[in-house]
Amino acid sequence: MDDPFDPAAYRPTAPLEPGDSIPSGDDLKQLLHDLTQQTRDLARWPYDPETWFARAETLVSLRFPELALGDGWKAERLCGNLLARVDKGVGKWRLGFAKGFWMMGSEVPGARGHSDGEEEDEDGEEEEDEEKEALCERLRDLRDTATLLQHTLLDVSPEHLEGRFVPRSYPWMSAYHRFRSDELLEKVNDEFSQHTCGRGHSVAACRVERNAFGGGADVLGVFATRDMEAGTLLFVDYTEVFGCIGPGSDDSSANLFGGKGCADPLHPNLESEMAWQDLRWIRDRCGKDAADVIMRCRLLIGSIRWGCRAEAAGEKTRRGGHPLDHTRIARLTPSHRVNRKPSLVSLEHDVAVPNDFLLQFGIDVFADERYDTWVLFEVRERAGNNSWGDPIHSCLSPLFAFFNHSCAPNVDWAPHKDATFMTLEIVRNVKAGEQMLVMYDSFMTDEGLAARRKRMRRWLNSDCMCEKCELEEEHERLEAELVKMRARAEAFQLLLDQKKADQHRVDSPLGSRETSSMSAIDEVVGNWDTAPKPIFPEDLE
Ligand SMILES: C[S@@+](CC[C@H](N)C(=O)[O-])C[C@H]1O[C@@H](n2cnc3c(N)ncnc32)[C@H](O)[C@@H]1O
Repeated sequence: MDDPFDPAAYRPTAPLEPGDSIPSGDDLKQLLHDLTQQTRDLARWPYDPETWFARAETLVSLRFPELALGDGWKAERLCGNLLARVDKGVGKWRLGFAKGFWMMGSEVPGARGHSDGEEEDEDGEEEEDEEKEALCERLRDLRDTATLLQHTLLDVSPEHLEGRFVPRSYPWMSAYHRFRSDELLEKVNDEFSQHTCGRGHSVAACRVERNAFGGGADVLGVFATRDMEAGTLLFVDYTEVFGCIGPGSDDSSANLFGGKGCADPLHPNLESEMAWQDLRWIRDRCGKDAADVIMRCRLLIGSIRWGCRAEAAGEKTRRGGHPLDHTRIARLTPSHRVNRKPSLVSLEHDVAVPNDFLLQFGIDVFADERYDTWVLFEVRERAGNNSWGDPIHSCLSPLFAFFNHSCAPNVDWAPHKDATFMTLEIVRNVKAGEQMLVMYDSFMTDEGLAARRKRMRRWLNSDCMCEKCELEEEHERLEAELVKMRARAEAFQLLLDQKKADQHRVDSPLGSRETSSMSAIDEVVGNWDTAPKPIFPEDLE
């Protein structure tokens, strides 16, 4: 957001209501300029609630409601933090110095206009109290305005703090974060080798390749590297990231099934997690929606640890350790389909909880732009498009995420009962080079094409492009053509009969007129060359 981008790439995420307008021309240029400038200011003064609020307003005008929520939340939180510090009796100067404070610039040590060594006059204390009160008043006003701004964006369900947005690829996201590199694919294929070599084989049974379904370089899929027979166990994929709605931190029942949501005793925490990494508070706050939120947070734990290691190794670049570069996140593709229906955005689940989680794990959400709100939403889309689960669990498996869907799959996947791993097995003989496909949703095996495609739209960017759907689509197109041709043939027959009858009348001594049916027949016959030819059922077999 701190680098200007081409206005042509601008796509707002607010759903368009009748009468809404989208900024364009000079207005758009000015808003984009403000966005860039405010983002740069935030990099310098990350604890200035006024700048967070100003950027939230710019994002509202640019129609990015989910991002405005994030900045509004930060402005509100900073005001709250600052007020708490004043209440605790922290002097205004220390407050200003510690927080890069913004309101009394000339008085803040190190700020523009401040002259060191200035003596306070005798009435200094009284003046200080007045200024402190004025400062608190201003903070309270800003906090209330920031709260109000967030609430105006939560129009779908104000009582649940939910609004709407249409997830899209953000225009400021670098090309590097948009496409999966060859280097990443190589790493993934190494993982496939480790998992799928099997007995008697030195090479992987399958690998990730580009151009799946002929869909372009960044449409990936898994392809067989050798012929395999039905019944072969392809590999076991371990759930590396999961969330579940098990009991909360105090066995609270704020989840499904009376607080016994998850049967697995491991799930309250990962075995590898330490006490301070306890995420059960998320279950308390998110209830039945906790599985997704915890899963996303756990995905971020990986990138935080990796970022810390990179920093420890001396890689202190400004954007080093970016979560979108982490291999578990970089490999996932989001779902940004055209004409996508709006999704719900929840202030609590998508903004407040993820930011509180990041703070718990030592990320300064105000100063660390790698974890800006747009990154959290990008991670949400990637995780959502690649996760699997049930009403209790939400899971991400690192290799399963590359398998595309087919309504007639050649691979079956079976999750283990506690969702910690899944097995993938070949269900019909496959040839080397064939794409390996699983069925994402098994509840619709007996449905027709239209019903299947409608249901699959929640997972796919386009209509399902599996072979079964493509064949059925072609079959339906030909059948429709056949119906049209039959109707035309019937009309032709009718006119022919009529022409014969008319001819009979012309030939008879009583009739001598040219009838209108004759010219109609000529028209049909005249168009015959260009009209589609009838196809008969046997042609379709
Ligand atoms: C779990 S990912 C599968 C791997 C993905 N193709 C990739 O490039 O990373 C799911 C995404 O793959 C694409 N996809 C999977 N199966 C598909 C199908 N049958 N038809 C069209 N797109 C499909 C959709 O874009 C979907 O959102």
